[in-house]
Amino acid sequence: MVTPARQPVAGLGGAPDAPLEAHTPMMQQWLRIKAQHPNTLVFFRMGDFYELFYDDAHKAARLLDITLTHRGQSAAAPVVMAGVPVHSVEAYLARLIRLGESVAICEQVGDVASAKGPVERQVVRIVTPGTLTDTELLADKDDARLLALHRGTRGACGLAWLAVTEGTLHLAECGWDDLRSWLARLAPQEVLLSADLPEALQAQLQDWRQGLGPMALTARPAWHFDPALGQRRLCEQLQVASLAGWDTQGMTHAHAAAAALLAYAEHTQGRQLAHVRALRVVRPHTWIDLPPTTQRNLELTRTLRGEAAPTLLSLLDTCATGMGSRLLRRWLLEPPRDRAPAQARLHAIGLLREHGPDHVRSALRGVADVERLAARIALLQVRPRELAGLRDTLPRCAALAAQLQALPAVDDCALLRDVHRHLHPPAEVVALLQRALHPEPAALLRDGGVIADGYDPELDELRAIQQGADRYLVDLEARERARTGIANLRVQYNKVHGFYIEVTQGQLDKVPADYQRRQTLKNAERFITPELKAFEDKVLSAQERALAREKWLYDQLLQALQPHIAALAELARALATLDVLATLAERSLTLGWCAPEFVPEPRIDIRAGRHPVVEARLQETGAGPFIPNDTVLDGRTRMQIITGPNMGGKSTYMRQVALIVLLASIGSYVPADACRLGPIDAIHTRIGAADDLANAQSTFMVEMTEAAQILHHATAQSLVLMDEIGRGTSTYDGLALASAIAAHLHDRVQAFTLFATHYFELTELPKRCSGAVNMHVSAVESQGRDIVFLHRLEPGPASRSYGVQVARLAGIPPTVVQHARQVLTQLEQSATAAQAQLDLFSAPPAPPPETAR
Ligand SMILES: Nc1ncnc2c1ncn2[C@@H]1O[C@H](COP(=O)(O)OP(=O)(O)OP(=O)(O)O)[C@@H](O)[C@H]1O
Repeated sequence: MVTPARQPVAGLGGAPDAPLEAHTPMMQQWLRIKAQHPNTLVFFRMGDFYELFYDDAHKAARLLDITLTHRGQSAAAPVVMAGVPVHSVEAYLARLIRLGESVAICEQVGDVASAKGPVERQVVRIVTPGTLTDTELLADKDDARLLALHRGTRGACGLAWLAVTEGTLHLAECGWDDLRSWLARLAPQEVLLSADLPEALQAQLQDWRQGLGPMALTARPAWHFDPALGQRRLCEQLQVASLAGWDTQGMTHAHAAAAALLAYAEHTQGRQLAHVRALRVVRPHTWIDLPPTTQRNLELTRTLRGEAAPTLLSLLDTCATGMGSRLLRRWLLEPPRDRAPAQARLHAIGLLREHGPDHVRSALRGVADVERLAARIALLQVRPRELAGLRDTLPRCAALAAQLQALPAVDDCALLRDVHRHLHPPAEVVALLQRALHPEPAALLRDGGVIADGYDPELDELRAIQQGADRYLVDLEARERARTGIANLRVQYNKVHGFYIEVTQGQLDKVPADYQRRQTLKNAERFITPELKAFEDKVLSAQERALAREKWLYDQLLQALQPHIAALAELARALATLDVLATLAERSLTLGWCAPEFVPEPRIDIRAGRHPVVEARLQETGAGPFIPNDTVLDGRTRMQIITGPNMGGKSTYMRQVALIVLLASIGSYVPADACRLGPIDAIHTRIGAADDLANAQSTFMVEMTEAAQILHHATAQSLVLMDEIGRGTSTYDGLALASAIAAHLHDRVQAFTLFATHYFELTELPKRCSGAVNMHVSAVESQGRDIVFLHRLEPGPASRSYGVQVARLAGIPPTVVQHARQVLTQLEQSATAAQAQLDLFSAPPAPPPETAR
C-alpha cells in the first residue's frame, strides 16, 4: 500500500516515504543514495545541474534562496526539487558550508549512452565544514580543522584532530572542564561526537559554540569511538607496527577519538588519506594555557568585535604564502612552555635579520601552496593548473635552498639547517611534471589540452589527426569547388550537424549525385558526402579518444606522484617555517623589536615595552607617539596594583605585558628595548565586561565566573591580568570581592598579577602584602580643568581618578558635570571619615569546616 504523501511546507507534494517500488527508477536510485546520507544534502547530478529532492530541496531553497519546483510524478505525487548549475556549484557549496551544512556530491559515473534505465550514480565525496580541501572553498590563510571528541569515564576526554589538507594527526587528552579552552585554541570547524553523548553535554557544547565561532557538531555512531580500533587504525595510517614511539599507551580516550576521526575523514573523501603520515601527541602541559577569554581579550586572531584586523595576527602576518600564514596562526595559539623551540626560532630569526630577510621573502612570493597540493594529489583531487603551479614552484625551492646555504653561520642554526635539508624537491617529480604537463594546461581535464605534446605517442597521433583536419578541409573545399564548378561552395562544421558542404540556392543545379541532403536553410542547402562522413567519424572519434587518453595519462601521472607525497609534505613544512621565520624577522626590523632572553628564575622584566597593535594604530592615524613602559616582576615583587584615570592607559599597559610574554614564548622578537622572561605556564585575563545574554548570564556573573576560573587554575608561573574586577556590582560588594581576590592571588596563588582598579582602597594592599607594589598611570590637569594623559607608568598610587574630567571630555553636558563635581566633593568628605575604621586586608577568616559545605 502506498503511504499517503507527505505535505512539505510549501504545499508541494512529495512522497519520499512511499515504498521504493512505487517510485520511478531514478527516484529509487536517489532514495537508496539518500538513505546512506540521511543528514547530508545530496547534490544529485542530472546533466548540467545538481538537483535536490523533497526535504533536501526545501532546505536548500531556504538556505540558498533558490527556486523550489516540482516535475513529473513519482509514487503518485509530484517530485519536489531545487537545483543549482554545475558550473557555479562552488559558490553554493561555500554558502552551505558557512552555514554548517554538509553536502554529498553524487555524480553520474556510468555511461549515459549505453545505460538502460537511469545512468549509474555514486557519491564521490562529501563536503563538510571540517574536511574541506577545495581551493575554492578554503581561504588561503585558513585551515579547515576536524576534531573528534570522545568522552570517557569520569569526565576524561580524548581528542583527535587534523586538517585534511595538512598531513599531521594530533592526539590529546583533557578533562571536560578544560575542553572549552582546547576548542577555543584549536578552533575546529567541525566536531565529531558520539551519538550517545548525554544530551546535557551536547547542549553544553551547543552553548559553547556561541562564543567560539562557527563549529558544526556532527554525531557519529557510538561504535566508531572504539579505542582498540583506533590504535589499529593509527598504526595502519602511520604504517608502523606499534605506537610505542609516540608513548601513547594509556591514551585510550584519544585512540577512541582517532578511530572516529579517521573513519569520518575517509568517508568524506571517499578514499584513504595517504598523505597523513605524521602524529603529534600534545601532552597537558606542552603549551602555555591561553583560555578562551585570554584569546579574546588580547585580540590575538580576532578583535573583540569578531573582525580579523587589527589584531596581533593581522599585524604579524605579512607572510608570503598561505602556508606561512596558517603556520604563524598555529605558532601564536600554541606557545610551548619548553623554551627550547622558542630559542631555536629566535636564533634563526636573528640570522635572517642580520642578512636581511627580504631576498628570502621575495623568493617565497608566488610559491604554490605545496601543503595543500600534496594533500590534493593524495586525494586525487588536484586540478591540472594546480599541478602546473607545483611544477613551476619546485625549481624555485632549489634556488631558495641555495640562498639559505649562502647565509654565513647558517650551519650553526639547527632550525635553518633542518629547513634547508627539506627544501630539495624530489628530482623525479620535477622531471615528470615538466615532461608530462602542458606548459599552460586547461583548467579542467575534460576540456583536454592538459598533457604536453611529445609525452605520449598515442596522444600525439590522435592530436595529429585533429590538427590535420583543418588542412584536409581546406583541400576538400578546393577539390569540390573544382569538381562541381560551384565557386562559393563551403565546407563547414557545427556541433549539431557535424561536417557539411553548403551550397547556396542559385547553385543547387550543379550539385553532384553523391551529395546527400542534410539540412535545408532559407538561402542554402547543406550536404554530406561519403568521403566527408568517413572523415567526420575519424576526427570525432580521434577527439573522443584523445580526451580519454588524456584522462588516463593524468590518472597515471597522479599515481606516479603518490610515492612522493611525504617528501612534498616535508618540503611544504620547510617552506612554511622559512616563511614564518623570515616574516618575524621582517616584522622585528620594521617595527623595531628586540630579542627576548629566557631565564630560569621567576621573572618578567621588560624595558620600554609597547603594545604593538596600539602603537601601530597611533602611527597610522598620526595620533602621537606610543609611550613605552617598563615592567619588573620577579620572585619578590609579584603583583602590581595599577590605578589612574580612565583612558590613562591601564588596559593597554596590562595587555602589552601579556602580548610581549606571548610573543617571546612563540620565539618572536618583542616590542621592547629588552625583555628577560622566566618560566610561564598560562596567561589568564579578566578584562572588560560583556553580557552573555545567550547563556542568561549577567555582566557580574560573567565577571565572577571568569575570576573563579582564574583562582582555580592560576599558579605561581602564571601571568594574571585583572582589569577592574568587582565593578559589575554595588560599590561595597565590588570592593570587598576585589580585595579578597587580590589578597588570594597574592598570598595563595602567588601568580604574576597586574591588577588594575578604580578602588583606591586597594592601594592599601602593598602595606600588608610584601609582594605587591602600587603603580599608576600618570596624567596632569592643564589649564585648570582639562586632563592630559601622559600614559607613563610610575610607582605609587594615583592621587585621584579624574572620572569627572574624562566625562567632560566625552561631552557630558556642563550642568551635569558641575553637579557631579559637587556630589564627588561630598562623597570624598564622608569617605575620609569612614576610611579609618576599614581594614580590607586583615587576614582572611579560617575556612568553614568540611561538613559545613
Ligand atoms: N602608552 C601609551 N602611549 C600612547 N597612547 C596610549 C598609551 N596607552 C594608552 N594609550 C591611548 O589611550 C587610550 C586609552 O587607554 P586604555 O584603554 O588602556 O585606558 P584605561 O586606563 O584602561 O581606561 P579605562 O580605565 O577607562 O578602561 C588607548 O586607546 C590609546 O589610544
